[in-house]
Amino acid sequence: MSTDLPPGIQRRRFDGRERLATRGEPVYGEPQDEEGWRAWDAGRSKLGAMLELELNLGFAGDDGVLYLGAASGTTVSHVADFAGPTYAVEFAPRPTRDLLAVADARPNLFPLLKDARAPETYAHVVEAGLEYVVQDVATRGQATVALRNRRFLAPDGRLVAAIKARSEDVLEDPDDVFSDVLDDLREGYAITDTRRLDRFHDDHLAVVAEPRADDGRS
Ligand SMILES: C[S@@+](CC[C@H](N)C(=O)[O-])C[C@H]1O[C@@H](n2cnc3c(N)ncnc32)[C@H](O)[C@@H]1O
Repeated sequence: MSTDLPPGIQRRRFDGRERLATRGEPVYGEPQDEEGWRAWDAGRSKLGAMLELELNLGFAGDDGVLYLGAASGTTVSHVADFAGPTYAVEFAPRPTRDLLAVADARPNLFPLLKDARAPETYAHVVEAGLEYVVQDVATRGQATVALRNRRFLAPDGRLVAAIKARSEDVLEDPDDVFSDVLDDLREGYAITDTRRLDRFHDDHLAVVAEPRADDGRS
């Protein structure tokens, strides 16, 4: 098993089993060890699944992150445990209420009740030049969301997206959906890695990409 995990993420033993963990206040009933590390459930987190599958995401430990589709904070709470300033965008009011409670214990986590398709509505709050945009929005037009939020990335920043096939088209073959989404993403990104997440999340594709240096920002 590789131990090549980013700073702030470790493999720890919980109930006799090695699991990914970050250090922080528990959020969703996950077990915590005596040193304050809490298990990160890859079955409930696409980013957790990417780390379990050993994708090289390159987190440095103090990165600025824009997280799109934060829901009630399951995954973004782990991100805020190991990253620097973490902006969490979610457009549904109910999960955002839970997200606010998650942010109470994390001074570097900034919840934003906003629509990720309209980045101009939060551009005055979110700093530019971030190291990461992490995206997990279950909505049609996932490539468009990623392209519109590219403006927040540093030139050497990265997009880490979990693409859900069924959010684009419930009937189409997921491989065809992914191929179309990747084609759209190439308008503004160079794709550096992809991986199916089916072991943990059916019909999801992980995409790692870098913003292209052209002037195609929207
Ligand atoms: C699969 S859930 C996210 C789960 C979360 N990333 C986690 O792992 O803890 C997808 C979320 O995206 C949100 N969402 C969908 N479209 C959105 C949009 N246009 N702007 C902001 N949030 C959106 C949904 O409300 C939902 O909470």
